Amino acid sequence: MTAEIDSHARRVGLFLNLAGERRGEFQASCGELFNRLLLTETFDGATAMLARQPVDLLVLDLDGFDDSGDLSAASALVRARQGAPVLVLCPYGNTAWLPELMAAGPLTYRISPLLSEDLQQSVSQALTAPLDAAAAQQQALLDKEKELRDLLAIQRGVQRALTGMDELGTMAARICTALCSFPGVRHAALFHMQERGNLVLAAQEARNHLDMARLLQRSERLLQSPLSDTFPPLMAVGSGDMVLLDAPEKAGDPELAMQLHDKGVRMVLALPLRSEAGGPVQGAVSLMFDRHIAFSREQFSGLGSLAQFISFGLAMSELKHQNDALAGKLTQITTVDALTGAVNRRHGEAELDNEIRRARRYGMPLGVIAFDIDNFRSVNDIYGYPCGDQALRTVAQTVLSRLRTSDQLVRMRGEEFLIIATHTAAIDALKLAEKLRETIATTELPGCEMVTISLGVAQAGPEEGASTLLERLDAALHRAKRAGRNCVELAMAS
Ligand SMILES: Nc1nc2c(ncn2[C@@H]2O[C@H](COP(=O)(O)OP(=O)(O)OP(=O)(O)O)[C@@H](O)[C@H]2O)c(=O)[nH]1
Repeated sequence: MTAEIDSHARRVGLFLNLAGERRGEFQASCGELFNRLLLTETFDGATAMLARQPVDLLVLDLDGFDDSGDLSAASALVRARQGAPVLVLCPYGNTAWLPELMAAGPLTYRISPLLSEDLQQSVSQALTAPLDAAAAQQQALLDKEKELRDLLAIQRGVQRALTGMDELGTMAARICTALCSFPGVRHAALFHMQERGNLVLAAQEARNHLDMARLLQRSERLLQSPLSDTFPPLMAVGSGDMVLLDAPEKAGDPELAMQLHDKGVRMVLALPLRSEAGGPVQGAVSLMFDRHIAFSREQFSGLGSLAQFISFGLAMSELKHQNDALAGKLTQITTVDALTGAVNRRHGEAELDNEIRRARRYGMPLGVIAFDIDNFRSVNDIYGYPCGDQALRTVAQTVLSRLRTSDQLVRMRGEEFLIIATHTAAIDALKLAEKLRETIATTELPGCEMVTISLGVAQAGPEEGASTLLERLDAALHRAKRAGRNCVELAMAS
């Protein structure tokens, strides 16, 4: 027996677990740390033993417990200790129970499975009474203060990352950078649930050269990955609970453990993201640490609120994305002519006013072309209205395809259109009009004979407003009609 073990003589311990085998194992590895070790398989048994005699350390081994009834019974035991030492051995996969148990009273925890010597060391530490209680208390306060400062700093970082309501990818990247400022974090990643249950890696920030996409061998459809039952963030999304892995090998995948060890990862914490309690899981945040940290209740709760905060930011960003898409659709509906895809008259007239003002301000020429399909009435009469519609659509699309992106095609009424050609003088507008006339005259129309167009061309005068410009254009167009159609006429000077 070592000196350390001697110093724990006369200590009474109580170990609780359902399985006889585990009780035997505990006795074999830690029995000698106690003067007397009580073993029980039930919560009632533990309660009765605690009531009968003083117990220096209660070891709650939660392996094999799996329902919420067990969790509330375990919480009641922790509460009954009233601050006396409790060591919780929590199986990997149920680490979400820790914050809840911590709410019942102070405790230390280890995640199982544990090596025998690690278990001995944890029990020994839990049994060691501080020699100088005042100094220990002072140290605990300092530790707590540091914990809270770290949490506050990371919360501020995340808050900054969330302001601005960026597109999701940018926001996720900024969140990961902020999370990496938490002490010990060497890698942060954000997973996001897209439509139809497609979990993707939205962003990551590495301070240890770890590439999450490479580790998982994919960056989307992650829930279908073979690691979905072993890797903390994927488990967190699957279960909706926090998952803490305090040693890579405990995940039970030697290849994964080796890769994490290679990058200096000692601990992984994954927090599910959901914007409302009980709501659907939107993704997860994963934090990889280069050290082992025994989280306090405040840290668990701080990290939990941080996750909620992030979820909220993501939900807002998604909402903004949807709103932008809707607003875009609305603009499309209110400004575009549904039949031809040209700008509608109301929006076209406003655009003409804007372009006239802009041309005047910058001293740039503005060319305008009005055109009208010749004898369109006969197309409708001979081939029917639906065919006429199709012809209108084809003419508009053909013209649009010949214009610059800065030009605009406006459907003014029926088969009359206007082209607003910025930075274009009369001479170039004439050339454009001629090119369009020729193109339409040689364009096949589905289901009916070919059509021609007549065009009027003008350049806005230096002081001219939209109404006189349109009148001049109209006159030019009428001259083109009178001249026999399928031709271009330049408007009289303003
Ligand atoms: N199919 C179809 N026809 C339209 C639409 N809007 C206007 N029209 C038709 O376009 C024709 C315009 O006729 P008019 O104004 O007489 O002109 P036109 O027959 O083209 O003769 P000119 O302009 O003098 O060459 C009418 O028959 C309208 O019914 C539309 O949205 N779809």
